[in-house]
Amino acid sequence: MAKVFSAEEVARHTSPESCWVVLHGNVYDVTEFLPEHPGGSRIILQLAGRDATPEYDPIHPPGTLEENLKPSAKLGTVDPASLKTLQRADAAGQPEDEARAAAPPLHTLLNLDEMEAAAKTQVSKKCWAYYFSAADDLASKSYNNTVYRHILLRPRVLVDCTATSTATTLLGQRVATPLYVAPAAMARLAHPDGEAGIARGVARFGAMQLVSHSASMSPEQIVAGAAADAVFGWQLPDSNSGIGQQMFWGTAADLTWQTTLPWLARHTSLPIVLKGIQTHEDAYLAAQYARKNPGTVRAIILSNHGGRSLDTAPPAVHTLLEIRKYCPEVFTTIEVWVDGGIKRGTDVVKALCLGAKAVGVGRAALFGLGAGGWKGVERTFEILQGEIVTCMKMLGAKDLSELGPRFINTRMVERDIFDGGAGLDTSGLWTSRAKL
Ligand SMILES: Cc1cc2nc3c(=O)[nH]c(=O)nc-3n(C[C@H](O)[C@H](O)[C@H](O)COP(=O)(O)O)c2cc1C
Repeated sequence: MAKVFSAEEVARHTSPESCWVVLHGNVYDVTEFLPEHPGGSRIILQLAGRDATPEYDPIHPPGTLEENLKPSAKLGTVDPASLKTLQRADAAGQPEDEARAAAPPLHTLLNLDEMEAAAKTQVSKKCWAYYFSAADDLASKSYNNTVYRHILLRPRVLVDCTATSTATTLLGQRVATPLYVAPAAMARLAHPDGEAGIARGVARFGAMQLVSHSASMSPEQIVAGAAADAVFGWQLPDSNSGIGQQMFWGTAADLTWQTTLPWLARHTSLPIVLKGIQTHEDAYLAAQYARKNPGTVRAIILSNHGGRSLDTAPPAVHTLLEIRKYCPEVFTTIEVWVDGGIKRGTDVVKALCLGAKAVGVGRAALFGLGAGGWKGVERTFEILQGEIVTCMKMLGAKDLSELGPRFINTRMVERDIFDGGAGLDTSGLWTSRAKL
């Protein structure tokens, strides 16, 4: 039988020499794990001798701790009366959660800015800081959105758009909308519904969901309630490290076109989607790889990861325009998806007009979740999907195949990228063409 510990006993182990924590009623000795914790030992030591479940749970999928500890590190259980004592100390540390305002009814939220504002009133400060933040000065994050304001629409009139369809095919799978959920870590920080709640929220719209390698739920939990025709993508970690290491240490520096893609292609027959392409040169390399190795790389995602990676990296719109100008054959070789800064249906339609096959939302799904759990995600997609259809009808486009550059004026943005001064150095493209 498992040994039962008192609160007093657990609370004595709070040093780097002997560090215990309680998770889901079990007592663990995490002393040996302290130097290995990717977020640093301080985070664990702050929770030493206490019930760490409220801090641990929204971040880690089930089984994470067990994967990192020896079986002998599980010492036993804490007696339930003692557990209460340890938990009370935790609750006192989160005053902002107690002062939470009532959530506004979802139907009163009419756009994604209002959804974001509602989420801010519902989630913890830690969650808000993590979701809202971006790299350095947030320049890319901000430009991701404002760049769409500089693309103007060119509506045509007297076109019968009574029936409008947003259905499309992604990686050979039929989906009802080009909108998809971008992979974003730790959804349970926002709401206990987590990534499974996102799946449930987008189900009515038939949207694809890409799941982060740092998801807070297991794949089994996320797809449990999904319809048979729901489409999911699974993001691979870029190293063999644990979830925390990937989050804190970022992308592995040793990935290459020459080694990583062939390695991946040897290990899966599933379509490979490359996320984080930010120049036409790399889009071209990906397309060329796909042409030489059919059935491997099937799509690229033009993304600066919501401005969270390298600040002042370009928005997807710039890369779309570069591809159109310098290597349009990319669009017919592989699917080009985009994400970043999407707040309006018109943003989605503009990206589609520029050649994107699918358009992803990261924060919007998380903020929907924060504002109202799975129903908040559903409301978010209802708003966006409604705006897409309205925009298409007002442009005079009945389905996605009709969308194209004739519906937009990109001159303002093109001036920023292609004209004057140093301009765009295309020598890289020719170097890369020569290399392949
Ligand atoms: C809180 C948060 C966590 C994210 N985690 C990941 C991740 O684990 N993997 C990844 O490839 N991108 C991640 N992203 C980036 C998204 O996949 C996506 O590129 C970005 O959110 C799109 O911009 P948007 O938030 O303006 O829609 C994350 C974004 C946010 C906001």
